[in-house]
Amino acid sequence: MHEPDYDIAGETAIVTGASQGIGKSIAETLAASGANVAICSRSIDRVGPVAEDINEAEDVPGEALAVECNVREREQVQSFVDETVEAFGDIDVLVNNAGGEFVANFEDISENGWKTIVDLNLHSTVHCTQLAGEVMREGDGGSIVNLSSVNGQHAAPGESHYGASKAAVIRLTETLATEWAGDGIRVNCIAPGLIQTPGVAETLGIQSEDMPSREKTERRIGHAEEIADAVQFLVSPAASFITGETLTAKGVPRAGNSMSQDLGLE
Ligand SMILES: CCC/C=C/C(=O)SCCNC(=O)CCNC(=O)[C@H](O)C(C)(C)COP(=O)([O-])OP(=O)([O-])OC[C@H]1O[C@@H](n2cnc3c(N)ncnc32)[C@H](O)[C@@H]1OP(=O)([O-])[O-]
Ligand SMILES: NC(=O)C1=CN([C@@H]2O[C@H](COP(=O)(O)OP(=O)(O)OC[C@H]3O[C@@H](n4cnc5c(N)ncnc54)[C@H](OP(=O)(O)O)[C@@H]3O)[C@@H](O)[C@H]2O)C=CC1
Repeated sequence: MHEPDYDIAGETAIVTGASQGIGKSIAETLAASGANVAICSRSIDRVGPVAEDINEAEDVPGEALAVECNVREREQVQSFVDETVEAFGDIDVLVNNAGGEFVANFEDISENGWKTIVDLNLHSTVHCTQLAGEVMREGDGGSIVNLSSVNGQHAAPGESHYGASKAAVIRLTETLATEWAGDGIRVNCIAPGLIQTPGVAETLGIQSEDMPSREKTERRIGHAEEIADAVQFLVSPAASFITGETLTAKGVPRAGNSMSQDLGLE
């Protein structure tokens, strides 16, 4: 009888932006599945404890390496990739999770503000994918997952910079899936709806006290673990015939997809 294969034990996964929120949950999930995880954030004081917790957990088979790396800086990404290969020997999985935004109308976004968000969401993904991808292409291939957003799929006020950068991530995903298929690399994307994280608490002032449980189907806000579980599936052999796709994870469907609707802003 066929059994689905979700096994990623012994693989090496890079997860960017893993000091909190969705990235932290992805790192913990992949390590619990047996992958060795190389994780980064802009501060070793913030990402270091995440690796320590993974390494100290007796029921987590994967090892963790924490590196201070600002993914907007290509040289720092190169060092992160080099340290990962030195520690774990190869790279099989790359999760481009680091990203963020501020909410502002288009006319209020300065040139530097626009560049900041495009750098953070798009150019960081380019740096990590080119530099880690080189290792994957020279090795046995692998799997890449990019974090886009429903705001990259549908328009929402105050999200021109973020939406443009996250839409570009989707098209980059689709293009690379065609270019790197011959190298044995699958490239997919996840477009989350509103997910409760420290970043969302900071940006939108939404706190986690009243989070509905995962069992509650009819809801408009998700848990970071629900995105991590989707990543685990996409990087596993069970998803071997899935590439160039964007998996939307946004709770119950309804007309329109934008987070600003969920927040009652339109
Ligand atoms: C619907 C929500 C969905 C949520 C999705 C998520 O991803 S949430 C989860 C993700 N988590 C998060 O998003 C975390 C929360 N966000 C942050 O930490 C930061 O805003 C950042 C990471 C986006 C940029 O940080 P940084 O230190 O690199 O940048 P900096 O401070 O040096 O500013 C650079 C330029 O941007 C300008 N500018 C900045 N804010 C505003 C504004 N409100 N208005 C206008 N402009 C603004 C600023 O003036 C400056 O331009 P200037 O003056 O030189 O011409
Ligand atoms: N939460 C949501 O509702 C949604 C989130 N997303 C996307 O999911 C991803 C994660 O979001 P979320 O968990 O909410 O974000 P958070 O703001 O909670 O966490 C962001 C993480 O990225 C790290 N980070 C930020 N900038 C950099 C950088 N330049 N270099 C390295 N690391 C960096 C932060 O660490 P540190 O501060 O220590 O550097 C932190 O660990 C983002 O790409 C976001 O756009 C998409 C749709 C919805």
